[in-house]
Amino acid sequence: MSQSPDSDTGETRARVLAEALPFMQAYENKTVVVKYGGHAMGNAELGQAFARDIALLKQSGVNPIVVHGGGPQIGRMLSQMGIESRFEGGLRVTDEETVKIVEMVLAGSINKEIVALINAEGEWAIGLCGKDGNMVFAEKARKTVVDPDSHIERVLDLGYVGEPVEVDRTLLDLLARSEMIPVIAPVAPGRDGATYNINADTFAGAIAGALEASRLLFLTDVPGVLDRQGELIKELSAAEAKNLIRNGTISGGMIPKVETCIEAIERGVEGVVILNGKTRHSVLLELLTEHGAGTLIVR
Ligand SMILES: Nc1ncnc2c1ncn2[C@@H]1O[C@H](COP(=O)(O)OP(=O)(O)O)[C@@H](O)[C@H]1O
Ligand SMILES: CC(=O)N[C@@H](CCC(=O)OP(=O)(O)O)C(=O)O
Repeated sequence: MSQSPDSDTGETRARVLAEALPFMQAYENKTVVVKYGGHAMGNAELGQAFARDIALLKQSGVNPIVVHGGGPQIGRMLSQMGIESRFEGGLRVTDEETVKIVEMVLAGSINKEIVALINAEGEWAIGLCGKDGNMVFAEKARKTVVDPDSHIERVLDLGYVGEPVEVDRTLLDLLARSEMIPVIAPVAPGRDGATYNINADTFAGAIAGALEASRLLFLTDVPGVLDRQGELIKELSAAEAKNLIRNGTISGGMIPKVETCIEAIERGVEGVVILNGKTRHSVLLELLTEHGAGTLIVR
């Protein structure tokens, strides 16, 4: 006798839950930092699926922290204002006028959109940036790049691009105890009184390191780190990754992502993964199933 669609759905759900349960128990009370990249923010349905994953993690006893980007959205706003975007080593060259727009787009509109999506799933999200509760202080970034052809190293002046140098976890610990889900925009003050634009990957790494997170997930718009043939690299060591940056296989926005992964591994974060945020429920699939997705960065 054939099963009704309802009982089939019921059985499938039960099987999925049974498979997920041991993983959920393993992550109970653990901190998982999810970096939600601007390129992973697709349509409304994908945004809702992402928010549902975060809400489900919280309901399962995990402590999820969202750090978001918004590079493409900043680019669109700048271009509407007639300002051209320029990147060096994957980082936006940021003058005084640009940093104001970056703060407006990240800590203003994108941050509140994500908060609203998570709240719509019945949770209590709270939108923050590095300025709130003196959470993060930054210093002007001192970056160098090596030209892949000439191998000559050059120092970059990126303006108001910052690197997190102090992270105070007081506010985040308080929020974890109060059942709130922090959603954090990568903007932070300097002790010099300036506001700094921080690459969201770098920012997420600093938060994960300070909180001694169990997992750090990067949601982007590609399946993970790809080799020269465009094939997914499932596992990448720090040494291999550095080599791929040096020979130009890893470029643009993937550079700060991979550099952050290497630092996070070195600081003791256990599982650091780059995966496709455009796959629905990628966060749950990564955390709660046997078959992880994307590129796992290892020592
Ligand atoms: N080796 C590589 N593998 C995968 N993506 C790469 C690689 N090198 C460069 N990229 C680029 O990095 C992009 C992801 O970084 P980024 O644009 O900053 O995304 P996000 O907004 O998610 O942080 C990819 O869309 C791709 O164009
Ligand atoms: C210094 C720097 O480059 N800051 C980034 C901050 C946003 C970001 O990192 O967004 P994604 O994660 O979507 O790339 C920028 O201005 O685009």
